[in-house]
Amino acid sequence: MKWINTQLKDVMIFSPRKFIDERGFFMETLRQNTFSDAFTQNNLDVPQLVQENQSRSINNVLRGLHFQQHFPQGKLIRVARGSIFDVAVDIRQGSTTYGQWIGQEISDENGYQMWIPAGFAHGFYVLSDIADVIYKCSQYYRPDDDQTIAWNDPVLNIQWPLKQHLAPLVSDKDNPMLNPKVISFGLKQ
Ligand SMILES: Cc1cn([C@H]2C[C@H](O)[C@@H](COP(=O)(O)OP(=O)(O)O[C@H]3O[C@@H](C)C(=O)[C@@H](O)[C@H]3O)O2)c(=O)[nH]c1=O
Repeated sequence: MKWINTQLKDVMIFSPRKFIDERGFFMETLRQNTFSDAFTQNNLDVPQLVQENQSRSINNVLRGLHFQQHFPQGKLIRVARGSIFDVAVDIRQGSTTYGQWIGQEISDENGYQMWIPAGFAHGFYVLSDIADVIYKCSQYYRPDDDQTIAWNDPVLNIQWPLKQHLAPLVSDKDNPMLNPKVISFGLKQ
């Protein structure tokens, strides 16, 4: 399992080694020692992962951008089936990369895992017909603390690789036109 830092402070990408043979493939998807090394070498506390989630989405689905305000969750994202454009947005006041975003294609082919640090907003857009996304979190889900920033916020200006002429499929909760609680990042500053 290798890992690299990205241009966004504290966001890392883990890359497991894939062993392919006539049966299929094998890979380790979590090794505590490598995972811990990535954090200690960056002078960060090693997070404890307390919850694992899986979602299945169809093509053109966009989930996000989500964060928990008082109990922020770090998230280790991977894709067991299909392909997504995964986005992390640094919304940590005072961070040197505050207001910046990073997008990374993560798929069952490349096996990448993206570490979304606590304090970031997270979302993804589904590129394949089906995407099974599995992610471990460093805090429990708290529905009362869960918030959404508009996926199409003009200040963030995230370059989602959307299909031409197609609006993405978003939940009513994430839809800025339907849910007045969806936050505008520009106003949040
Ligand atoms: C996230 C979550 C949802 N749920 C429930 C609440 C709701 O009834 C149903 C669907 O929830 P949502 O619509 O919020 O699911 P979803 O839009 O997939 O939410 C997820 O989006 C991605 C981008 C993230 O970063 C995740 O942390 C999470 O916020 O599942 C849980 O029970 N536990 C959880 O941890």
